[in-house]
Amino acid sequence: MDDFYESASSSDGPQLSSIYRLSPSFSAVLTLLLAPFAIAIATRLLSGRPSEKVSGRNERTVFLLPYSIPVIGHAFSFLYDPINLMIQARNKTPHGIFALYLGSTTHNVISDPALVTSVMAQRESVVEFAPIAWNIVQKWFGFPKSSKTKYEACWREFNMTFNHLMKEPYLSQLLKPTIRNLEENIPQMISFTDSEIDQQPWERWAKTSFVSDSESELNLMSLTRDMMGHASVPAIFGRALMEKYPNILHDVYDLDSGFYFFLMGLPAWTPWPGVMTAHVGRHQTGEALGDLQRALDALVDGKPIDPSWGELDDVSGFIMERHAIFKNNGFEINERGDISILWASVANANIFVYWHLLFILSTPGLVDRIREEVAGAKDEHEAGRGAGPFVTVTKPLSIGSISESPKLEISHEGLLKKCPLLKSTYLESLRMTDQPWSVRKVAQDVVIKGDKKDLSSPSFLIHKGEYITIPHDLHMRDPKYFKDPEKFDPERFLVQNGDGTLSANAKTIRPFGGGPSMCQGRALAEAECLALVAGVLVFWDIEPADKNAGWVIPKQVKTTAISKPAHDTRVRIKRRRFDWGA
Ligand code: HEM
Repeated sequence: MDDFYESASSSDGPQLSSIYRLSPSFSAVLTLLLAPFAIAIATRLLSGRPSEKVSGRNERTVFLLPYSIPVIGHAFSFLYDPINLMIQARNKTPHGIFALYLGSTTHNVISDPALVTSVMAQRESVVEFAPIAWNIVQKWFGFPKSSKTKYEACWREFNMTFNHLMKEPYLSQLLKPTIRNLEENIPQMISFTDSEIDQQPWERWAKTSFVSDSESELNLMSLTRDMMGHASVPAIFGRALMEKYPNILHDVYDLDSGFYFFLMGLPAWTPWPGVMTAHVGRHQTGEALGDLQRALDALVDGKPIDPSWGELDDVSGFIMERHAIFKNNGFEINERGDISILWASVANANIFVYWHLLFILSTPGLVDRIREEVAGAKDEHEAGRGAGPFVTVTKPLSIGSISESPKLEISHEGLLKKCPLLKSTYLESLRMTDQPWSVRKVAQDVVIKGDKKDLSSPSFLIHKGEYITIPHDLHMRDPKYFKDPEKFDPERFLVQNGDGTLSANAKTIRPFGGGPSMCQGRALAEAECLALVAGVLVFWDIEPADKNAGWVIPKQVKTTAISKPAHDTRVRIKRRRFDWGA
């Protein structure tokens, strides 16, 4: 007789028993597979922290966005796409402040302008910037770690030298040669030749091709980036530096591209694209500037100088003052950190002029409106009161059929003070392309105050040991403050004054950061960028090379401040026809 149980076990026995035998390991595997999900779910449920009133006080705690991976927190999502993560977090709280947990450190991210103002007003002893700055600068520019004490001892003196960039009469001493270089170079921007030997250095980098004796085709970003550098670097460091080291601008661009590699401490031999190039760029820039420092040592000691340096009498007071601090305080040549100054003077302004021009060129009718504005008042009575023109082109001297280039004159004061539309497009281009971040370490518990005029705007308590991160672009692209933030609106920053006149007002944007670390070159940057953009627009006609495609605005690639375009813009450039028919 068949035993029901027996027969069942004998026929199905082998499979069932093997499953039974496997089951402990099977359940272990299952546990191993499910555990990460269980941990992730539990972490997600437990990690988030709402913003709550601190008991017995008026302030609130900061909302912490929940995360799924213990210890690591938001680090992966942050590295992958920081802006997307921050936009999501910002949209989950009404206050414009939230916290992210990035590999064991809490970063309080702020986009609300009133809270940002409150952070920027804190003392260095409460929210520290200097240790972070040293850490970044040391890794990035490769200063010897042992130089820290010397830099700390001279920190104040170095900061004082920034007066040359910000205050009169020093600022004009730097601006004068910069504008003069632009006045010289803009009329000679295009040489209308295919022969590389006869082309200007900026044309060669811009891959210029000859179209006719009045038209060339080339890459706009490469062109304008180098044009700016050829105006500002000789004005700051003297002409001889770029004559002796003609590739120095591109060495700095390579160094700039390696920012994240240097922060991660990747050595030159790392098998990753761009790492070696960045190291070579940094090395060559350092060699060139070291050479300049040695020449300046000889100059001030009255010793013979390599004749290829010339007289060195056009090196700016800014660089001479920094040189004196280096020399008098025993900084070795490899410790003298003017690589940071050279980088700061070209990295952002040079790319920015490309974006500014591109936005103007691609907005129908705007080039004409700007040309009209910089031409100033037409009637003599108004002109007598200093109402322009702010950019003039005058007839060249000609002998027979040979003539000089037309003469260009630029009044940067006029562009700054009397051209609100140009200035508004400048601010709007900064808003659209600038992505600077300010980071502070909280040294003592601190209260960050909301908008004093808005009683519903709360204040927040931030704890010692945490970080405050201010990605200024989060605010500059926030639809709550800027309607259609992805759209270039030339008039966004125009305001009407009481007397009916227009002016441009930066409102709540902070394209140059804020507080003690704020860009010290902002006044210089504004004047030189407006001068280049206005000068080029008045002197040249620029069209997209591919007329069918029209103007294409490239995607932005994040850098330390002004983003880079994902690709260059090919354009056709012609000299404009002026009244005398040239
Ligand atoms: C459009 C052009 C420029 C932009 C958008 C820009 C932006 C910035 C930003 C965002 C910072 C850091 C601010 C922070 O950490 O809060 C900075 C620092 C700095 N910038 Fe600029 N910058 C520009 C042009 C220039 C120029 C032409 C110079 C001239 C030398 C310059 C000199 C400096 C210096 C010296 C610092 C360091 C300040 C310090 O650490 O004390 N910048 N810039």
